[in-house]
Amino acid sequence: GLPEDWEVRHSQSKNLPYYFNSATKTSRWEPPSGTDVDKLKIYMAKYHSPTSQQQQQQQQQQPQGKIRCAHLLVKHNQSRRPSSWRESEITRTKQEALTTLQGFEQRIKSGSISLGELALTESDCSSARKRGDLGYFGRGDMQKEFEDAAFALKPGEISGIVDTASGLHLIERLE
Ligand SMILES: N=C(N)NCCC[C@H](NC(=O)[C@@H]1CCC/C1=C\[C@H](COP(=O)(O)O)NC(=O)[C@@H](N)Cc1ccccc1)C(N)=O
Repeated sequence: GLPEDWEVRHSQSKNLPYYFNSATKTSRWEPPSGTDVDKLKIYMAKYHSPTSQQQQQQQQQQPQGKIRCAHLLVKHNQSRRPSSWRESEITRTKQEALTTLQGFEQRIKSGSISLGELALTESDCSSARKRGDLGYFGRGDMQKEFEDAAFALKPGEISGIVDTASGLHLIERLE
């Protein structure tokens, strides 16, 4: 229901629809005069209601609501299972694990090595052989601290040090 050359667009930052005139390349928040408001309302409800917008965003994490991450886990003597493929009995203290992982974090964030590369030899998780790749997971699969940190990341981002019952992690969101 818009006049010639006008179209509705979506502002990601404000999560609001706005109106764009492709001929004059101008945009505005309010519908242009001559808009058939009733028809526009139906159109908006169908294509621009926030829920459908959120659903679209949700859809982007394929499959439904899942993300894919890699992680580098350094266990310590207070870990729930102080053993791994690397070391049958893990005796380092939590402080030592923290210092070690901070060193890894520096090297990864300075770009001198990737998290996956380091995970191959240094991660105390069985995912090490897959460069830390955990595959897709949804909410409810991982320990809460891990889940919260992972779902707060955008694809490509790397977390800070995350503390779970398993040990200390760095997480990279892949998808
Ligand atoms: N994809 C899933 N749903 N797999 C189940 C995850 C269970 C979940 N695990 C965790 O939350 C932490 C964070 C990531 C890894 C992990 C822990 C441990 C290491 O710590 P530990 O248990 O000795 O304390 N590694 C794992 O579980 C591995 N199977 C992860 C994995 C390995 C290879 C391929 C895919 C996934 C939990 N609720 O405990």
